[in-house]
Amino acid sequence: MQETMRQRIAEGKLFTDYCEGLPEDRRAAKRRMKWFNDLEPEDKDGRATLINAIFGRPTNAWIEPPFYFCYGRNITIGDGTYINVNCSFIDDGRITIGKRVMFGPSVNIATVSHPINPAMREYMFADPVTIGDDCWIGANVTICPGVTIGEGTTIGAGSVVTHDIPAHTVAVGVPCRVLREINETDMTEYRPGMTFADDELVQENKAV
Ligand SMILES: CC(=O)SCCNC(=O)CCNC(=O)[C@H](O)C(C)(C)COP(=O)(O)OP(=O)(O)OC[C@H]1O[C@@H](n2cnc3c(N)ncnc32)[C@H](O)[C@@H]1OP(=O)(O)O
Repeated sequence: MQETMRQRIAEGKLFTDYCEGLPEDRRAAKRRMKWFNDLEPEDKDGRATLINAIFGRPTNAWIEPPFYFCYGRNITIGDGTYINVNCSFIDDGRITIGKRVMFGPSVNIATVSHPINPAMREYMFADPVTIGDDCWIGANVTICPGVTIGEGTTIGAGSVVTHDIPAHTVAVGVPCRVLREINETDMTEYRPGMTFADDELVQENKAV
């Protein structure tokens, strides 16, 4: 075989993951994951150092432990993103997350599939997942391989996202479908009759 396993993963071809340093990479990632998940809540410096080490680049995101991943180095997270507790990112394929994305608790992102054919189940193939800037991913969402979610979109709690979801929409359900586009009322009200403009907290923060 001429290609390396890492090339095959990137090209969406069948792969196995017990060769070419992949097990060693996963073991090192598990070590960083354990350190991160065992950090004392007060240890802000340790948290920042480990987040950069997990993703292999400077990353300005807030991640609540426990947080689970396979490699970490295949995940890119934009500035200001927040990841709530118990999220699990299966990153054999690439996961690209934009800026200011909010994740509710227990979100699963899976980039890996196994063949439906049971005799071939030991093999895997991967498709990247991309989440645009300013998305909100509700609690207990599962995002399947190959999905792109456009910027600004909200995915409702408990959804299973099997297809791409366009930008600036609210999408919900199993399978996840667009419920509606984000509209002018969303820009001015957070619930019927309750506006941002009239809210004391928003006013106070604006004044600062
Ligand atoms: C960092 C953190 O995020 S921590 C907080 C975590 N919080 C969450 O996960 C909450 C996520 N919020 C939701 O899922 C909300 O239901 C939202 C944002 C999708 C609601 O969006 P809205 O556009 O206001 O929808 P609305 O409440 O008007 O409901 C419209 C329809 O969609 C349905 N619906 C709303 N949410 C969902 C959902 N998650 N799954 C399936 N159907 C849903 C409603 O039941 C309703 O259908 P009906 O008219 O037949 O009853």
